[in-house]
Amino acid sequence: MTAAHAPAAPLAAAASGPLSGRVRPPGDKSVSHRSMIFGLLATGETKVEGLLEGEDVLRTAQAARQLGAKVVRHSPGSWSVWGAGLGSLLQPVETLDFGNAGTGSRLMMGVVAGHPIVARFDGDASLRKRPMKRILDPLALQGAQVLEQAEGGRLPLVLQGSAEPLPVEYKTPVASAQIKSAVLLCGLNSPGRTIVIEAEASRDHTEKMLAHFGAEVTSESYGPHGRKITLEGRPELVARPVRVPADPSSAAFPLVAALIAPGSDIVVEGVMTNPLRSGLLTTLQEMGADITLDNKREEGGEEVADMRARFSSLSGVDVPAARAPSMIDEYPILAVAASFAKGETRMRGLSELRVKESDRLAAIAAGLKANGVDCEIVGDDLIVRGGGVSGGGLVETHLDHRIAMSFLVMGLAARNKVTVDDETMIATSFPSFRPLMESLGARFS
Ligand SMILES: O=C(O)C1=C[C@@H](OP(=O)(O)O)[C@@H](O)[C@H](O)C1
Ligand SMILES: C=C(OP(=O)(O)O)C(=O)O
Repeated sequence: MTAAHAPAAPLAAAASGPLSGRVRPPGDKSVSHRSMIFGLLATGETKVEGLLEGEDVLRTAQAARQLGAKVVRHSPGSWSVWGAGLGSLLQPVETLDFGNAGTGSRLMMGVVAGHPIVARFDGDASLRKRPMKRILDPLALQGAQVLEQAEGGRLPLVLQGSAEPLPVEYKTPVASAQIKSAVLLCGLNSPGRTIVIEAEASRDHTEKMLAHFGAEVTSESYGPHGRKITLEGRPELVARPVRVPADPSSAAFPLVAALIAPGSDIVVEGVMTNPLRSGLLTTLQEMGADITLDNKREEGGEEVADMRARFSSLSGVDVPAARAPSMIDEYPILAVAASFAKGETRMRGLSELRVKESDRLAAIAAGLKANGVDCEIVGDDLIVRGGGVSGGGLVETHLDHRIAMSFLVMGLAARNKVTVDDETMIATSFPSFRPLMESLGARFS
């Protein structure tokens, strides 16, 4: 069995007046997971600074240990991984339990699939509902075998990897960095060349880290919005230092809070501005958000900037489906911003939201309605008719951190307080959410 969840802890947010101050959100979750995984696959000591110490990443660190790495925490955010080395992973004795983490579990399936070992994967009630077939299908083409699985290709499952994964050319059926990364990570131990084609470009942290650790990898455009990634197998992966930039998906919460709480003026420091993660920023600016970027610089191979956000009069916009991959985790908080905007916001092409930690499309709509916001799901689109939020509602979070944080932000500017039924799972991605928001003046109870 997987670890039991902490008992649910409801939390409410009330209108708090202007927010002010400077904050730095924790390290990026995608980069943090990958730092542990590449540390495991490289030889030597990978030093990581600014690691997100969220539960999801801690699960990946634990799985890396189970597969043969030595993983040590020196001080907050400062970690070292001594890798087992590509091709030399250990057979794990216990189940690899990924808790709530889609990224950790799916990327590690790719790693296991490229090694002659058998591993059992499991997770919490949310992760057990999420589709794994999208990962297992390409891994089977590469030579892995699923020995056991729950109905519909779900966790818990047992995966047997291959000593010599086959080189494949794989076109991902949906824009997903997790599918792309699993195929590439398995392909690392293939004697040939692995090619992944995506019709819509998804976040490129795996490609960047492959190159950083010494693999030969190229990425070229494919069609109007896509990429073709080519990886030469069996590289010498050598440990490299990783500096994790601040997570734009976490920065989204204080930024939107400042936009909707009258009189606010805040700075969020060191936020990664990778264009494949910046769809929310583009959309908010189209809505009239007063967000400016200062002190642009490079950190850990990524562009970062300090973002200043001030209370703004927002207007509804039409968000094209092609933008979804670059803001996929930000729709819950965008829906909150849209609730305070004048007019209608239509967010198109959100089918992938149905398979996240919860069915986010349904969870967002239910939370908005519970707080007096007029909204509608039409096909895969979400339409929000803004103009202010009465609040007063209780939001069901379904073990979904982004739903919990988004609706707590809503409460900071609603006419009545907004309560979420559970805040414990916020620790999966943003353990310091509450003190960070309180340092800006947010009121929770
Ligand atoms: O690769 C990653 O680090 C992630 C990819 C995205 O998932 P999909 O690949 O399912 O779109 C995103 O939702 C998740 O939070 C992190
Ligand atoms: C979808 C998310 O994460 P994961 O897929 O890693 O569970 C998220 O953090 O919003």
